[in-house]
Amino acid sequence: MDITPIEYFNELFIKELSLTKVSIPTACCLSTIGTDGFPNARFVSLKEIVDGEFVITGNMSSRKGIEISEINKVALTFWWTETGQQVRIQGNAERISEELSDSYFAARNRESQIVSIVSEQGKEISTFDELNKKYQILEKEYLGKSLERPKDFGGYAIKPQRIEFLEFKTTRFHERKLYELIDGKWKIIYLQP
Ligand SMILES: Cc1cc2nc3c(=O)[nH]c(=O)nc-3n(C[C@H](O)[C@H](O)[C@H](O)COP(=O)(O)O)c2cc1C
Repeated sequence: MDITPIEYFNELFIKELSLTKVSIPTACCLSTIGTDGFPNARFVSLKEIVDGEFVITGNMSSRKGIEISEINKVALTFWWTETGQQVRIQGNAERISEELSDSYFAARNRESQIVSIVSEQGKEISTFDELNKKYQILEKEYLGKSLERPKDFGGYAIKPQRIEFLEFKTTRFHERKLYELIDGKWKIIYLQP
């Protein structure tokens, strides 16, 4: 039986993770369609793949959240240096459940939890010190107590529609395999470099 692109992704990702020394090997570029029509891209961290969907988490009220609530077509792009693979995913993003958001928040370290609470991601501040003070106050107030997930913290599950793998070759004869979901089945075609 043919391997699915999700299985292929997992195979390559596991290999990359076993070889790489980069500090955040789960980093990938999330592109959204801006409300002004400009594409908008930023790095996020891939949390896991659940039932063939790519899960990312973060603040849902910042720019990416606003953009996805308007148009939920997104792209995720990876570059893995050790295996020499570029992976491009296009798909539709849907909010994950409140329960799942709770568990991803609970899995964050305490410092990251506090930052998620005190920071209104993307809003203007006059000095960074202002935020540090808010952090310290909350840290003291909640010493020894568990922290509740702020309502803005959540995640998206990205259901892939197309996944392209490019195996980088120094000769520039890159090998490109494009999988596309058509009528519920993955079709594969090969592309010139
Ligand atoms: C390596 C790396 C990983 C990141 N991971 C995340 C993440 O998992 N979730 C997130 O919301 N932001 C993450 N960020 C911050 C985002 O790039 C971005 O600044 C933030 O999400 C605000 O984007 P927005 O204003 O478009 O919503 C990460 C940044 C870097 C450099």
